[in-house]
Amino acid sequence: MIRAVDLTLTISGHTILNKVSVDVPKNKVTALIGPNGAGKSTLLHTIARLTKQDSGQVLLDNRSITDFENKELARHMSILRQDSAIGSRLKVRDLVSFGRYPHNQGRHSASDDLVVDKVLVDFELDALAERFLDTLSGGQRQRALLAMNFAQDAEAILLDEPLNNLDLSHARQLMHTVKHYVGRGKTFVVVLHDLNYAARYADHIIAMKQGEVFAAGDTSSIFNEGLLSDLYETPIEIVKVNGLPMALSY
Ligand SMILES: Nc1ncnc2c1ncn2[C@@H]1O[C@H](COP(=O)(O)OP(=O)(O)OP(=O)(O)O)[C@@H](O)[C@H]1O
Repeated sequence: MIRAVDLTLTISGHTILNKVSVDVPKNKVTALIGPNGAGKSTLLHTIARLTKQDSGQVLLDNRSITDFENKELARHMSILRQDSAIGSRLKVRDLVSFGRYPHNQGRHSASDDLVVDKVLVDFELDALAERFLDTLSGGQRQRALLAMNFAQDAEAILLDEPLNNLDLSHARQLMHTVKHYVGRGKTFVVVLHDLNYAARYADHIIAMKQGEVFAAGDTSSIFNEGLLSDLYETPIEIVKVNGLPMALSY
């Protein structure tokens, strides 16, 4: 569904992305993994057209993303950034309603309300809908940002470290929600630092290191002790628990 071809980006003489070519399969969860500074966020931003590459291109359903008009692209692709700045004197429902903007250009209808109400329930925010964002905990605010993103109802949803600030229960719930939306036809690219969430929920993994694709493939092919130890330059042991690989590092 998403194809990046030979993306290269250099900033102040440093190569941030070096001929990165990746395929994101439709209707699957792709995890983007790799050490700090590997280029994961930059790749996600480039795919979403928030950062412009020096060379190479990004195709969405075989069409260059440069050919999409802004609102059209927002209906096809949404992104949760790590650095989302949000106005604190905004209520949760208002923030989530902003997600509908590409569909309604600010003219909110009853069908938008239905989407917003559903997403508020999905993210356990219904009881907090009238609360101002600056009264929320970090995890509640993260869930509000996720809810806005899901309310956008794009086909491809890019999430940069969505588990930030979420407790174990909400992290698990988010990944279940992601799987539920895959069942409704969505495609996800999710930056994950916790390899065990990738093992459990990703169908496909792209591993990045030093601005390059280190490895990419089915989750089972990437869950290899040698490969992951080399990727993170630290010993990683893989054990099977209930048939699923778990990565241990200590
Ligand atoms: N605007 C910028 N100017 C200079 N360097 C940048 C800029 N943006 C990113 N970089 C550098 O590019 C590299 C990749 O950054 P990026 O945020 O994409 O990595 P990441 O894999 O998402 O890391 P993390 O896991 O720490 O979030 C880093 O070395 C970073 O310092």
